[in-house]
This record gives sequence, C-alpha cells and structure tokens, in this order.
Amino acid sequence: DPTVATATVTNDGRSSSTGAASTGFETPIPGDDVDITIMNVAGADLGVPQTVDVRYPQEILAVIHEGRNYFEDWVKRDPFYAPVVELCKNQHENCALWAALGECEKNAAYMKHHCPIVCKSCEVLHHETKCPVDSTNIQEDEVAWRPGDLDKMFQRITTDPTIQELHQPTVLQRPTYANGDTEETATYNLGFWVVTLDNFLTQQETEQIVRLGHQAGFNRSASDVGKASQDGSFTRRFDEDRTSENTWCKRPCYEDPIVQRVLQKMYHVTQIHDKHAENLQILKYEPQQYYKPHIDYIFEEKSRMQGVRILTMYLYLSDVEEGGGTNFPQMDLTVMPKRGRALLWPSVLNEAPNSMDARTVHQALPVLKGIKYGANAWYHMRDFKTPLARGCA
Ligand SMILES: O=C(O)CCC(=O)C(=O)O
Ligand SMILES: [Fe+2]
Repeated sequence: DPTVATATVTNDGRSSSTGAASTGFETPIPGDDVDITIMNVAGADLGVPQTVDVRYPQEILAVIHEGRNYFEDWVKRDPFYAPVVELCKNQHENCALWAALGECEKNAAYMKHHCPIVCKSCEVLHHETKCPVDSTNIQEDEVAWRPGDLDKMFQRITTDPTIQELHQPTVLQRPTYANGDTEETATYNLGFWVVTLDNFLTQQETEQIVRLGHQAGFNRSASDVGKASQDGSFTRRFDEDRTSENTWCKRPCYEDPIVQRVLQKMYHVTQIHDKHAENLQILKYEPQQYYKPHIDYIFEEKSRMQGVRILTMYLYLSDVEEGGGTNFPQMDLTVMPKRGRALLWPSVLNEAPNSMDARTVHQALPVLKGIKYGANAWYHMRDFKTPLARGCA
C-alpha cells in the first residue's frame, strides 16, 4: 500500500545474502505524538538489552521469552553447546525486533551470527570457534593475489612464449588495449579479462575426467553461489536456476595421475598453488539443461579461512553439437564449448582483489543438441584445502 509510510530497520555490519538487510514496517502517521520506542532492559541476561518497539511489544517479548527458554533448556544443558555457551549472546539491541519481523530467515547470514539467541542458532558459533579467521595472522605469501597481481597474471598468460606455443591463448576481453592496439584494430572488447586456451587438455585428459565424473556419480546441482537479482543484490539460488548435474573430483579422482597432470598444467598457467583451488567440479548438461545468470564470487567467504573465489578456470570436456555456450550477459560475450578448451576469468577486481567484479555475471546457455561436459576450477584468495579438510570450507 503506497500510502503507508515505511521505515527501514537496517542490520548494521555486512550486507546480507538476501540483498537489503532491511525490513519495511509501518511508522506512526506523521504528527502522531507516539514515542516510537522505549528503551527496555528486556533480555539483558541474553546479551545486549533489547529495544522494545511499542508497535510490536508482544511479539518482541515473546521472541525474548522463547530465546531465553532455548538458551536455558538447550544451550546451557546440552554438552554439545559447551564450547559456545559463553559466546552465544545477542549482540545488537534490535535482535528481538528483527527476529519478530522474520529476519532470522530473511537475513540469516547476519542474524544467525549476531543474534544467535533469538534466532536459536548458537551452533553457528562452533564454526567460528573451530574455524577462526584472524586477519592479522594472514601471511602475505598465503594470499594468492595482492593488488595488481590479477593483471600481471593475465599479462603473463597472454605473452608467455611457452603458453603461446602450448595453448594458443585468445584474448576475448581485457581491461585496456594492448600496446599498439586501437579500438579499430583490436580483436577483443574492453572489460574484465576473459581468455581462452584452446588445446589446453588432450583428448585423453578430457575423456579421463569425464570417466572419473561418472565413477563418482553425477547429481542434480544444488545451490552454492550468489545469484544476481535485478536490484543488483545477490541471493542464494534456487534449484530451478541450475538444472545441470555435477560431482566433485575428490579422492580417488583427485589422485588420478592424469588429473594430477592436468592440475600441474593449471599451475603452470595460473601460478596459483593447487591448495588455493577447490576440487574440480565436473558438470554434465543434457539437452535443455542450463545454469542461469550468477556470479561465482561468494560474499560469505570473505570472512572465512579460504577467502573469496578470485578466479575461475573452466574446462570444456566435450564438443557440443548445438547450444551450451558460456554467456556473459553484461559483456555481450559468449564462449562456445570445444573439447580441451579452457576459459579463464577473474571474479574480483585487480586493484581490490577481495572485492567482487559485478560485471562477471555469467550463465550456461541451454544445451540444444548433444551432451556438454565441463569442469570448474575455482581459485580462492587463501588456502582452500586446509579448511576443507577441517570441515571449515
Ligand atoms: O557450464 C558453463 O558453461 C558454466 C558453468 C558455471 O558457470 C558454473 O558452474 O558456475
Ligand atoms: Fe559460474
């Protein structure tokens, strides 16, 4: 109803995975002499005392009451929670209000960590205890890219004589014109780096990865990355956004000698150690299957041990008779599948390599004829394999 004035309660801190960390609700009609809020010590035993908004007193007090029961009956008594009893507290005065307005679900990423009692989510603090991220502890050499390294990597890939000879890199997009090129003469567009390497994999290598994928077993892909919405915010994807199937190249696939050779080739090109990479994610698309526009960058990982995804190396493992291109809608660019071809693009900015490059939205267009096999290699800012082994990734 457009005539109803709304105010916005904004959870401070990070933006949420549901986009705006906000909830619209009615404010008193201007001129009303109602005090909007009264400060109250409700829930002072559960962390920061909670503001009781006079428009929702019952709801807020009910949330606090339930949260207290949860804390007293479960968290304090169940040994499972012992490591986090002291840590689990509401950290913001509006936790109860937000919970009453449904924010524990709508804005779970922020709420579960900052309002764990009213959201009944003390267990998430286990993760933080088990998987601590101390930014002062991160060694320079543990970071894949410092500002400027992204450009340096792509400059090297596109000029190194050995890479030229072995893989024939093609620049489809780059941030500025190369020396001597002009708008008229350039065979690429300007934008974030997009480079393909034809003949990156041999037929034997592609066939082996596909075989190992089948051995591991393909499953319908689940949500795992951020999806661009119209307002530029990002939400968790729904399964309809991705109809392909995938599997992960863990053991024994990861230890296969042919896979190890592929990983060495990837290192030769990227110069990013394999420990920064997720296990290859092997994909299979049958006719009509697709993956809607999304970004590979994951906001939540900024504060995790592994850091954000900085680079995607996508491997085409089959020729596709028709369709199945990888399309970058904002850049009007489509890369067609070709067996053995690798496609490289960054998810972050050269000057700020922890920050997302929002132009990198991409999709897998529907396969029209034939079967498409591919594989994602996602590189992270920091070591991915150690947190993976600890259950922290
Ligand atoms: O299959 C493709 O062409 C792209 C797949 C993709 O973007 C992904 O899996 O994240
Ligand atoms: Fe992707």
